Amino acid sequence: MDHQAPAIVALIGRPNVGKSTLFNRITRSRKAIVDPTPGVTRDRHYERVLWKDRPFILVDTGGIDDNPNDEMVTTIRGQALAAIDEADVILFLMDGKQGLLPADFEVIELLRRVSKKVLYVINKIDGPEQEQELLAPFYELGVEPLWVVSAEHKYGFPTLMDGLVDALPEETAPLDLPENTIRLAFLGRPNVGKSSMINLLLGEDRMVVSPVSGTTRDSVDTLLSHKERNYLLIDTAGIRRKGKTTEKLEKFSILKALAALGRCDIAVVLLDAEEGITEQDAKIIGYTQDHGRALILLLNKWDLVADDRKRQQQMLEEIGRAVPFVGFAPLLSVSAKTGYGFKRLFPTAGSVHRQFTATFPTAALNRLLGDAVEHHSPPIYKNKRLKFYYTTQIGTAPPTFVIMSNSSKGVHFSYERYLTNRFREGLGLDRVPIRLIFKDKSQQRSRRS
Ligand SMILES: Nc1nc2c(ncn2[C@@H]2O[C@H](COP(=O)(O)OP(=O)(O)OP(=O)(O)O)[C@@H](O)[C@H]2O)c(=O)[nH]1
Ligand SMILES: Nc1nc2c(ncn2[C@@H]2O[C@H](COP(=O)(O)OP(=O)(O)OP(=O)(O)O)[C@@H](O)[C@H]2O)c(=O)[nH]1
Repeated sequence: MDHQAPAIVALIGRPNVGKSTLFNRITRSRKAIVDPTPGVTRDRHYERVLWKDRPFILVDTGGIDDNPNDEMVTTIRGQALAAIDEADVILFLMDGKQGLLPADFEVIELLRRVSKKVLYVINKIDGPEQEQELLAPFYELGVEPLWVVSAEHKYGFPTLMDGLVDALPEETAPLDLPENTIRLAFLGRPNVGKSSMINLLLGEDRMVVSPVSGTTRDSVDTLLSHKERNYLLIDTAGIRRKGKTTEKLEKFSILKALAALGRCDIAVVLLDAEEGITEQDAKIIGYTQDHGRALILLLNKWDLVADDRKRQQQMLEEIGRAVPFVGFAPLLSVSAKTGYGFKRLFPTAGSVHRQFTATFPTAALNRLLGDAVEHHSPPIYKNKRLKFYYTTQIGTAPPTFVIMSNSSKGVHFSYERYLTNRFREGLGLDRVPIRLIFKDKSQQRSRRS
Protein backbone atom coordinates (compact mmCIF):
# COMPACT_ATOMS: atom_id res chain seq x y z
CA MET A 1 0.00 0.00 0.00
CA ASP A 2 1.10 3.55 -0.50
CA HIS A 3 2.69 4.87 2.61
CA GLN A 4 3.61 7.99 0.77
CA ALA A 5 0.51 10.12 0.45
CA PRO A 6 0.15 11.58 -3.04
CA ALA A 7 0.42 15.34 -3.16
CA ILE A 8 -2.79 17.34 -3.25
CA VAL A 9 -3.27 19.90 -5.98
CA ALA A 10 -6.22 22.26 -5.53
CA LEU A 11 -7.88 24.19 -8.34
CA ILE A 12 -9.35 27.44 -7.14
CA GLY A 13 -10.82 30.49 -8.83
CA ARG A 14 -13.99 32.47 -9.40
CA PRO A 15 -17.06 30.77 -10.83
CA ASN A 16 -16.90 30.35 -14.56
CA VAL A 17 -13.16 30.86 -15.02
CA GLY A 18 -12.92 27.32 -16.34
CA LYS A 19 -12.01 25.17 -13.34
CA SER A 20 -14.13 22.22 -14.40
CA THR A 21 -12.88 22.50 -17.96
CA LEU A 22 -9.27 22.40 -16.79
CA PHE A 23 -10.06 19.63 -14.32
CA ASN A 24 -11.49 17.55 -17.15
CA ARG A 25 -8.64 18.45 -19.45
CA ILE A 26 -6.13 17.20 -16.91
CA THR A 27 -7.97 14.10 -15.79
CA ARG A 28 -9.05 13.02 -19.26
CA SER A 29 -5.83 13.84 -21.04
CA ARG A 30 -4.45 10.78 -22.73
CA LYS A 31 -1.09 11.37 -21.17
CA ALA A 32 -2.46 11.48 -17.68
CA ILE A 33 -3.43 8.19 -16.19
CA VAL A 34 -6.43 8.56 -14.01
CA ASP A 35 -6.84 5.82 -11.54
CA PRO A 36 -10.53 5.13 -11.28
CA THR A 37 -10.65 3.75 -7.77
CA PRO A 38 -13.88 1.83 -7.46
CA GLY A 39 -16.20 3.72 -5.22
CA VAL A 40 -19.77 4.17 -4.45
CA THR A 41 -20.34 7.84 -3.95
CA ARG A 42 -18.05 9.12 -6.62
CA ASP A 43 -18.32 12.76 -7.22
CA ARG A 44 -16.25 14.30 -9.87
CA HIS A 45 -14.51 16.85 -7.77
CA TYR A 46 -11.34 14.96 -7.22
CA GLU A 47 -9.33 12.41 -9.09
CA ARG A 48 -6.00 10.68 -8.78
CA VAL A 49 -3.70 11.63 -11.62
CA LEU A 50 -0.35 10.32 -12.76
CA TRP A 51 1.64 12.67 -15.00
CA LYS A 52 5.16 11.72 -16.02
CA ASP A 53 5.24 9.14 -13.25
CA ARG A 54 4.34 11.65 -10.57
CA PRO A 55 1.09 10.93 -8.75
CA PHE A 56 -1.14 13.61 -7.31
CA ILE A 57 -4.75 14.14 -6.34
CA LEU A 58 -6.42 16.94 -8.25
CA VAL A 59 -9.28 18.64 -6.43
CA ASP A 60 -11.74 21.02 -8.06
CA THR A 61 -12.80 23.08 -5.09
CA GLY A 62 -15.34 24.86 -7.26
CA GLY A 63 -17.61 21.91 -7.40
CA ILE A 64 -17.50 21.23 -3.70
CA ASP A 65 -19.25 24.33 -2.54
CA ASP A 66 -21.93 25.32 -4.95
CA ASN A 67 -24.32 27.27 -2.88
CA PRO A 68 -25.69 29.86 -5.29
CA ASN A 69 -26.69 32.12 -2.42
CA ASP A 70 -23.16 32.67 -1.25
CA GLU A 71 -21.36 35.81 -2.07
CA MET A 72 -18.68 35.09 -4.58
CA VAL A 73 -15.93 36.67 -2.54
CA THR A 74 -16.82 34.58 0.47
CA THR A 75 -16.84 31.40 -1.53
CA ILE A 76 -13.55 31.93 -3.22
CA ARG A 77 -11.89 33.09 -0.03
CA GLY A 78 -13.06 29.88 1.58
CA GLN A 79 -11.54 27.82 -1.21
CA ALA A 80 -8.30 29.71 -0.97
CA LEU A 81 -7.95 29.33 2.79
CA ALA A 82 -8.71 25.64 2.69
CA ALA A 83 -6.28 25.15 -0.16
CA ILE A 84 -3.60 27.11 1.68
CA ASP A 85 -4.01 24.82 4.65
CA GLU A 86 -4.41 21.50 2.97
CA ALA A 87 -3.07 21.46 -0.56
CA ASP A 88 0.54 21.05 -1.59
CA VAL A 89 0.16 23.03 -4.78
CA ILE A 90 -2.51 25.58 -5.68
CA LEU A 91 -3.61 26.31 -9.21
CA PHE A 92 -5.23 29.73 -9.10
CA LEU A 93 -7.27 30.18 -12.23
CA MET A 94 -8.15 33.56 -13.72
CA ASP A 95 -10.22 34.42 -16.75
CA GLY A 96 -8.16 35.95 -19.55
CA LYS A 97 -11.21 36.97 -21.53
CA GLN A 98 -13.04 38.66 -18.72
CA GLY A 99 -10.00 40.14 -17.06
CA LEU A 100 -9.49 40.76 -13.36
CA LEU A 101 -12.27 41.32 -10.86
CA PRO A 102 -12.01 42.46 -7.23
CA ALA A 103 -12.37 38.86 -6.02
CA ASP A 104 -9.21 37.94 -7.94
CA PHE A 105 -7.22 40.69 -6.27
CA GLU A 106 -8.41 39.64 -2.86
CA VAL A 107 -7.33 36.05 -3.35
CA ILE A 108 -4.00 37.02 -4.82
CA GLU A 109 -3.34 39.12 -1.73
CA LEU A 110 -4.00 36.05 0.40
CA LEU A 111 -1.87 33.76 -1.71
CA ARG A 112 1.14 36.06 -1.85
CA ARG A 113 1.46 36.07 1.90
CA VAL A 114 1.85 32.32 2.29
CA SER A 115 4.70 30.07 1.41
CA LYS A 116 2.61 27.58 -0.57
CA LYS A 117 3.49 26.78 -4.15
CA VAL A 118 1.01 28.66 -6.31
CA LEU A 119 0.68 28.55 -10.07
CA TYR A 120 -1.09 31.64 -11.36
CA VAL A 121 -2.97 30.43 -14.41
CA ILE A 122 -4.68 32.61 -16.96
CA ASN A 123 -7.29 30.62 -18.82
CA LYS A 124 -9.24 31.21 -22.01
CA ILE A 125 -6.26 32.44 -23.96
CA ASP A 126 -7.16 30.40 -26.97
CA GLY A 127 -4.06 31.03 -29.06
CA PRO A 128 -0.81 32.99 -29.20
CA GLU A 129 -2.38 35.83 -31.18
CA GLN A 130 -4.55 36.62 -28.15
CA GLU A 131 -1.76 36.77 -25.63
CA GLN A 132 -0.56 40.30 -26.29
CA GLU A 133 -3.87 41.99 -25.99
CA LEU A 134 -5.49 40.00 -23.21
CA LEU A 135 -2.55 39.54 -20.92
CA ALA A 136 -1.58 43.16 -20.36
CA PRO A 137 -3.65 43.71 -17.21
CA PHE A 138 -2.30 40.52 -15.64
CA TYR A 139 1.30 41.65 -15.89
CA GLU A 140 0.43 44.46 -13.54
CA LEU A 141 -0.23 41.94 -10.77
CA GLY A 142 3.45 41.44 -10.16
CA VAL A 143 3.13 37.68 -9.69
CA GLU A 144 5.41 35.53 -11.74
CA PRO A 145 5.41 33.44 -13.74
CA LEU A 146 2.00 33.56 -15.36
CA TRP A 147 0.86 30.31 -16.90
CA VAL A 148 -1.18 30.97 -19.97
CA VAL A 149 -3.58 28.29 -21.16
CA SER A 150 -6.72 27.44 -22.96
CA ALA A 151 -8.36 24.69 -20.99
CA GLU A 152 -10.81 24.26 -23.81
CA HIS A 153 -8.44 24.25 -26.76
CA LYS A 154 -5.35 22.87 -25.08
CA TYR A 155 -3.13 25.82 -25.85
CA GLY A 156 -0.31 25.95 -23.27
CA PHE A 157 -1.54 22.81 -21.58
CA PRO A 158 1.55 20.55 -21.70
CA THR A 159 3.72 23.42 -20.45
CA LEU A 160 1.41 23.99 -17.53
CA MET A 161 1.44 20.29 -16.66
CA ASP A 162 5.22 20.17 -16.65
CA GLY A 163 5.27 23.25 -14.42
CA LEU A 164 2.78 21.61 -12.12
CA VAL A 165 4.79 18.43 -11.80
CA ASP A 166 7.91 20.47 -11.06
CA ALA A 167 6.05 22.22 -8.28
CA LEU A 168 5.04 18.99 -6.54
CA PRO A 169 6.88 18.47 -3.27
CA GLU A 170 9.87 16.17 -3.36
CA GLU A 171 9.00 12.72 -2.21
CA THR A 172 10.10 12.43 1.34
CA ALA A 173 11.01 9.43 3.36
CA PRO A 174 7.97 8.19 5.22
CA LEU A 175 7.83 8.97 8.90
CA ASP A 176 9.81 6.50 10.91
CA LEU A 177 7.07 4.75 12.78
CA PRO A 178 7.74 1.98 15.25
CA GLU A 179 6.89 -1.47 13.98
CA ASN A 180 3.41 -2.58 14.74
CA THR A 181 1.86 0.85 14.29
CA ILE A 182 -1.74 1.16 13.18
CA ARG A 183 -2.47 4.48 11.54
CA LEU A 184 -5.92 5.83 12.34
CA ALA A 185 -7.35 8.95 10.70
CA PHE A 186 -10.19 10.62 12.59
CA LEU A 187 -12.69 12.05 10.16
CA GLY A 188 -16.06 13.68 10.42
CA ARG A 189 -18.02 16.85 10.17
CA PRO A 190 -16.99 19.88 12.18
CA ASN A 191 -17.99 19.69 15.81
CA VAL A 192 -18.70 15.99 15.81
CA GLY A 193 -16.04 15.49 18.50
CA LYS A 194 -12.85 14.45 16.71
CA SER A 195 -10.50 16.45 18.90
CA SER A 196 -12.33 15.46 22.07
CA MET A 197 -12.06 11.79 21.11
CA ILE A 198 -8.37 12.01 20.37
CA ASN A 199 -7.72 13.78 23.65
CA LEU A 200 -9.64 11.12 25.47
CA LEU A 201 -7.66 8.36 23.81
CA LEU A 202 -4.41 10.04 24.61
CA GLY A 203 -5.20 10.65 28.24
CA GLU A 204 -1.92 11.28 29.94
CA ASP A 205 0.20 9.42 27.41
CA ARG A 206 0.47 12.23 24.98
CA MET A 207 3.47 12.04 22.75
CA VAL A 208 3.59 14.38 19.86
CA VAL A 209 5.18 13.27 16.63
CA SER A 210 6.48 15.88 14.27
CA PRO A 211 4.08 16.79 11.50
CA VAL A 212 4.27 14.17 8.81
CA SER A 213 6.37 15.31 5.91
CA GLY A 214 4.92 17.52 3.27
CA THR A 215 1.29 16.98 4.02
CA THR A 216 -0.19 19.61 6.24
CA ARG A 217 1.41 22.32 8.26
CA ASP A 218 -1.07 22.64 11.02
CA SER A 219 -2.12 19.16 11.85
CA VAL A 220 0.02 17.20 14.21
CA ASP A 221 -0.07 13.45 14.42
CA THR A 222 0.20 11.75 17.74
CA LEU A 223 1.71 8.44 18.56
CA LEU A 224 0.14 6.41 21.30
CA SER A 225 1.23 3.14 22.84
CA HIS A 226 -1.41 0.92 24.31
CA LYS A 227 -0.93 -2.69 25.36
CA GLU A 228 2.12 -3.31 23.20
CA ARG A 229 0.67 -1.82 20.13
CA ASN A 230 1.30 1.61 18.66
CA TYR A 231 -1.34 3.84 17.18
CA LEU A 232 -0.71 6.88 15.06
CA LEU A 233 -3.67 9.19 15.57
CA ILE A 234 -4.19 11.53 12.64
CA ASP A 235 -6.34 14.50 13.57
CA THR A 236 -8.35 16.29 10.92
CA ALA A 237 -10.15 18.73 13.18
CA GLY A 238 -11.43 21.90 11.62
CA ILE A 239 -9.56 24.76 10.12
CA ARG A 240 -9.70 27.32 12.85
CA ARG A 241 -9.20 30.91 11.92
CA LYS A 242 -10.61 33.48 14.23
CA GLY A 243 -12.82 36.07 12.65
CA LYS A 244 -13.09 34.28 9.33
CA THR A 245 -16.24 32.70 8.09
CA THR A 246 -15.72 29.39 9.76
CA GLU A 247 -18.94 27.97 8.46
CA LYS A 248 -17.83 28.40 4.88
CA LEU A 249 -14.44 26.90 5.53
CA GLU A 250 -15.99 23.79 6.93
CA LYS A 251 -17.38 22.84 3.58
CA PHE A 252 -13.85 22.33 2.41
CA SER A 253 -12.95 19.83 5.07
CA ILE A 254 -12.84 17.32 2.22
CA LEU A 255 -9.30 18.48 1.46
CA LYS A 256 -8.32 17.56 4.98
CA ALA A 257 -10.04 14.23 4.71
CA LEU A 258 -8.28 13.41 1.44
CA ALA A 259 -4.90 14.33 2.85
CA ALA A 260 -5.45 12.11 5.87
CA LEU A 261 -6.88 9.20 3.89
CA GLY A 262 -3.72 9.10 1.87
CA ARG A 263 -1.71 8.07 4.87
CA CYS A 264 -3.87 5.96 7.17
CA ASP A 265 -4.73 2.29 7.45
CA ILE A 266 -8.08 2.72 9.09
CA ALA A 267 -10.48 5.63 8.72
CA VAL A 268 -12.37 6.31 11.93
CA VAL A 269 -15.45 8.28 10.95
CA LEU A 270 -17.33 9.98 13.74
CA LEU A 271 -21.06 10.53 13.51
CA ASP A 272 -23.17 12.65 15.81
CA ALA A 273 -25.61 10.39 17.63
CA GLU A 274 -28.01 13.21 18.29
CA GLU A 275 -28.13 14.55 14.75
CA GLY A 276 -27.90 11.21 13.00
CA ILE A 277 -26.20 10.60 9.67
CA THR A 278 -26.14 13.41 7.10
CA GLU A 279 -25.36 13.61 3.42
CA GLN A 280 -21.94 15.03 4.20
CA ASP A 281 -21.23 12.04 6.48
CA ALA A 282 -22.19 9.64 3.72
CA LYS A 283 -19.87 11.47 1.37
CA ILE A 284 -16.93 11.17 3.73
CA ILE A 285 -17.67 7.48 4.21
CA GLY A 286 -17.74 7.13 0.42
CA TYR A 287 -14.31 8.73 0.18
CA THR A 288 -12.88 6.21 2.61
CA GLN A 289 -13.98 3.44 0.30
CA ASP A 290 -12.72 5.23 -2.82
CA HIS A 291 -9.37 5.07 -1.10
CA GLY A 292 -9.78 1.43 -0.14
CA ARG A 293 -9.39 2.08 3.55
CA ALA A 294 -10.67 0.01 6.42
CA LEU A 295 -13.40 1.76 8.34
CA ILE A 296 -14.67 2.06 11.89
CA LEU A 297 -17.76 4.14 12.63
CA LEU A 298 -18.03 5.89 15.96
CA LEU A 299 -21.47 7.03 16.97
CA ASN A 300 -20.31 9.82 19.26
CA LYS A 301 -22.28 11.91 21.76
CA TRP A 302 -24.11 8.74 22.76
CA ASP A 303 -24.69 10.36 26.17
CA LEU A 304 -27.28 12.58 24.50
CA VAL A 305 -29.40 9.67 23.30
CA ALA A 306 -28.54 7.06 25.93
CA ASP A 307 -32.08 7.03 27.34
CA ASP A 308 -33.88 7.16 24.04
CA ARG A 309 -34.20 3.62 22.74
CA LYS A 310 -36.48 4.60 19.93
CA ARG A 311 -34.09 7.23 18.62
CA GLN A 312 -31.20 4.76 18.80
CA GLN A 313 -33.04 2.21 16.75
CA GLN A 314 -34.12 4.78 14.21
CA MET A 315 -30.57 6.04 13.86
CA LEU A 316 -29.10 2.62 13.20
CA GLU A 317 -31.69 2.09 10.49
CA GLU A 318 -30.86 5.47 8.96
CA ILE A 319 -27.19 4.59 8.86
CA GLY A 320 -27.92 1.26 7.19
CA ARG A 321 -29.94 3.02 4.53
CA ALA A 322 -27.52 5.90 3.93
CA VAL A 323 -24.36 3.83 3.58
CA PRO A 324 -25.40 0.27 2.73
CA PHE A 325 -22.03 -0.32 1.06
CA VAL A 326 -20.13 -0.39 4.35
CA GLY A 327 -22.13 -2.99 6.22
CA PHE A 328 -18.83 -4.60 7.24
CA ALA A 329 -17.63 -1.61 9.26
CA PRO A 330 -17.75 -1.99 13.06
CA LEU A 331 -20.05 0.56 14.62
CA LEU A 332 -19.30 1.63 18.20
CA SER A 333 -21.46 3.91 20.27
CA VAL A 334 -19.23 6.18 22.32
CA SER A 335 -19.12 9.41 24.22
CA ALA A 336 -16.02 11.53 24.15
CA LYS A 337 -17.58 13.52 26.94
CA THR A 338 -18.27 10.80 29.49
CA GLY A 339 -15.76 8.28 28.19
CA TYR A 340 -18.48 5.74 27.50
CA GLY A 341 -17.36 2.93 25.21
CA PHE A 342 -14.19 4.54 23.89
CA LYS A 343 -11.83 1.83 25.12
CA ARG A 344 -13.36 -0.64 22.68
CA LEU A 345 -11.71 1.30 19.90
CA PHE A 346 -8.33 -0.31 20.65
CA PRO A 347 -9.30 -3.98 20.29
CA THR A 348 -11.61 -3.12 17.41
CA ALA A 349 -8.81 -1.37 15.53
CA GLY A 350 -6.57 -4.34 16.27
CA SER A 351 -8.96 -6.90 14.82
CA VAL A 352 -9.79 -4.73 11.82
CA HIS A 353 -6.10 -4.23 11.12
CA ARG A 354 -5.42 -7.95 11.42
CA GLN A 355 -8.08 -8.72 8.83
CA PHE A 356 -7.01 -5.85 6.63
CA THR A 357 -3.45 -7.12 6.35
CA ALA A 358 -4.17 -10.87 6.38
CA THR A 359 -2.73 -13.12 3.68
CA PHE A 360 -4.05 -16.48 2.50
CA PRO A 361 -2.44 -19.42 0.76
CA THR A 362 -3.55 -19.99 -2.81
CA ALA A 363 -4.55 -23.60 -2.22
CA ALA A 364 -7.04 -22.59 0.46
CA LEU A 365 -8.44 -19.85 -1.75
CA ASN A 366 -8.95 -22.26 -4.62
CA ARG A 367 -10.76 -24.68 -2.36
CA LEU A 368 -13.00 -21.89 -1.22
CA LEU A 369 -13.73 -20.82 -4.79
CA GLY A 370 -14.46 -24.42 -5.82
CA ASP A 371 -16.88 -24.90 -2.95
CA ALA A 372 -18.61 -21.62 -3.63
CA VAL A 373 -19.14 -22.45 -7.31
CA GLU A 374 -20.35 -25.94 -6.50
CA HIS A 375 -22.82 -24.60 -4.02
CA HIS A 376 -24.35 -22.07 -6.33
CA SER A 377 -23.82 -22.51 -10.09
CA PRO A 378 -22.62 -19.49 -12.00
CA PRO A 379 -25.04 -18.01 -14.52
CA ILE A 380 -25.06 -18.66 -18.24
CA TYR A 381 -23.52 -15.88 -20.27
CA LYS A 382 -23.89 -15.77 -24.06
CA ASN A 383 -25.02 -19.40 -24.12
CA LYS A 384 -22.07 -20.60 -22.13
CA ARG A 385 -21.87 -21.32 -18.48
CA LEU A 386 -19.45 -19.08 -16.64
CA LYS A 387 -16.41 -20.91 -15.41
CA PHE A 388 -13.99 -19.92 -12.73
CA TYR A 389 -10.57 -21.51 -12.98
CA TYR A 390 -8.52 -20.32 -10.07
CA THR A 391 -7.91 -17.49 -7.70
CA THR A 392 -5.02 -15.92 -5.87
CA GLN A 393 -4.45 -13.04 -3.51
CA ILE A 394 -2.64 -10.14 -5.11
CA GLY A 395 -2.68 -7.64 -2.29
CA THR A 396 -3.56 -6.64 1.24
CA ALA A 397 -5.00 -3.45 2.72
CA PRO A 398 -7.58 -4.09 1.38
CA PRO A 399 -7.33 -7.85 0.79
CA THR A 400 -7.52 -8.18 -2.98
CA PHE A 401 -8.09 -11.36 -4.97
CA VAL A 402 -7.93 -12.08 -8.67
CA ILE A 403 -10.32 -14.68 -10.03
CA MET A 404 -9.67 -16.09 -13.49
CA SER A 405 -12.73 -17.00 -15.53
CA ASN A 406 -13.76 -17.75 -19.09
CA SER A 407 -15.68 -14.50 -19.34
CA SER A 408 -15.17 -11.80 -16.74
CA LYS A 409 -17.80 -9.68 -18.47
CA GLY A 410 -20.43 -12.25 -17.67
CA VAL A 411 -19.97 -11.96 -13.92
CA HIS A 412 -23.07 -10.14 -12.90
CA PHE A 413 -23.34 -7.97 -9.87
CA SER A 414 -25.41 -10.54 -8.00
CA TYR A 415 -22.94 -13.37 -8.56
CA GLU A 416 -20.06 -11.11 -7.65
CA ARG A 417 -21.84 -10.26 -4.44
CA TYR A 418 -22.40 -13.93 -3.76
CA LEU A 419 -18.71 -14.70 -4.24
CA THR A 420 -17.67 -11.70 -2.18
CA ASN A 421 -19.84 -12.91 0.68
CA ARG A 422 -18.45 -16.43 0.43
CA PHE A 423 -14.91 -15.09 0.49
CA ARG A 424 -15.72 -12.93 3.49
CA GLU A 425 -17.24 -15.84 5.39
CA GLY A 426 -14.68 -18.39 4.35
CA LEU A 427 -11.70 -16.19 5.18
CA GLY A 428 -13.06 -14.53 8.27
CA LEU A 429 -12.94 -11.11 6.66
CA ASP A 430 -16.17 -9.79 8.07
CA ARG A 431 -14.99 -6.36 9.22
CA VAL A 432 -13.06 -4.93 6.27
CA PRO A 433 -13.60 -4.09 2.62
CA ILE A 434 -12.33 -6.75 0.20
CA ARG A 435 -11.85 -6.62 -3.54
CA LEU A 436 -12.45 -9.33 -6.11
CA ILE A 437 -11.03 -8.69 -9.54
CA PHE A 438 -12.27 -10.88 -12.40
CA LYS A 439 -9.93 -11.55 -15.28
CA ASP A 440 -10.20 -13.56 -18.46
CA LYS A 441 -8.00 -16.52 -18.96
CA SER A 442 -6.75 -16.31 -22.51
CA GLN A 443 -8.83 -18.13 -25.13
CA GLN A 444 -6.25 -20.73 -25.98
CA ARG A 445 -5.44 -21.65 -22.45
CA SER A 446 -9.03 -21.78 -21.39
CA ARG A 447 -9.81 -24.20 -24.23
CA ARG A 448 -7.12 -26.53 -23.12
CA SER A 449 -8.32 -26.71 -19.55
N1 LIG B 1 -12.88 30.48 -24.84
C1 LIG B 1 -12.66 29.66 -23.82
N2 LIG B 1 -13.69 29.33 -23.00
C2 LIG B 1 -13.45 28.51 -21.95
C3 LIG B 1 -12.15 27.98 -21.69
N3 LIG B 1 -12.21 27.22 -20.58
C4 LIG B 1 -13.50 27.25 -20.16
N4 LIG B 1 -14.25 28.03 -20.99
C5 LIG B 1 -15.68 28.29 -20.87
O1 LIG B 1 -15.94 29.00 -19.67
C6 LIG B 1 -17.19 28.59 -19.12
C7 LIG B 1 -17.01 28.18 -17.66
O2 LIG B 1 -16.21 27.02 -17.58
P1 LIG B 1 -16.26 26.03 -16.34
O3 LIG B 1 -15.16 25.07 -16.53
O4 LIG B 1 -17.62 25.54 -16.12
O5 LIG B 1 -15.91 27.07 -15.17
P2 LIG B 1 -15.78 26.80 -13.60
O6 LIG B 1 -14.69 27.66 -13.11
O7 LIG B 1 -15.66 25.35 -13.33
O8 LIG B 1 -17.14 27.33 -13.09
P3 LIG B 1 -17.89 27.00 -11.69
O9 LIG B 1 -18.26 25.55 -11.75
O10 LIG B 1 -19.05 27.92 -11.74
O11 LIG B 1 -16.93 27.31 -10.60
C8 LIG B 1 -17.70 27.47 -20.00
O12 LIG B 1 -18.66 28.00 -20.87
C9 LIG B 1 -16.46 27.01 -20.77
O13 LIG B 1 -16.80 26.50 -22.02
C10 LIG B 1 -11.10 28.34 -22.60
O14 LIG B 1 -9.96 27.91 -22.46
N5 LIG B 1 -11.40 29.17 -23.63
N1 LIG C 1 -22.53 15.76 24.78
C1 LIG C 1 -21.40 15.50 24.17
N2 LIG C 1 -20.67 16.49 23.64
C2 LIG C 1 -19.51 16.20 23.00
C3 LIG C 1 -19.07 14.87 22.87
N3 LIG C 1 -17.91 14.88 22.18
C4 LIG C 1 -17.64 16.17 21.89
N4 LIG C 1 -18.61 16.97 22.38
C5 LIG C 1 -18.68 18.42 22.30
O1 LIG C 1 -18.81 18.79 20.92
C6 LIG C 1 -18.09 19.98 20.63
C7 LIG C 1 -17.12 19.76 19.49
O2 LIG C 1 -16.08 18.87 19.87
P1 LIG C 1 -14.67 18.85 19.15
O3 LIG C 1 -13.91 17.74 19.74
O4 LIG C 1 -14.07 20.20 19.16
O5 LIG C 1 -15.14 18.52 17.68
P2 LIG C 1 -14.26 18.39 16.35
O6 LIG C 1 -14.88 17.33 15.54
O7 LIG C 1 -12.82 18.26 16.69
O8 LIG C 1 -14.57 19.78 15.69
P3 LIG C 1 -13.77 20.61 14.56
O9 LIG C 1 -12.47 21.01 15.17
O10 LIG C 1 -14.67 21.77 14.30
O11 LIG C 1 -13.61 19.73 13.36
C8 LIG C 1 -17.41 20.38 21.93
O12 LIG C 1 -18.20 21.34 22.56
C9 LIG C 1 -17.39 19.08 22.74
O13 LIG C 1 -17.40 19.32 24.12
C10 LIG C 1 -19.87 13.82 23.44
O14 LIG C 1 -19.58 12.62 23.36
N5 LIG C 1 -21.02 14.19 24.05
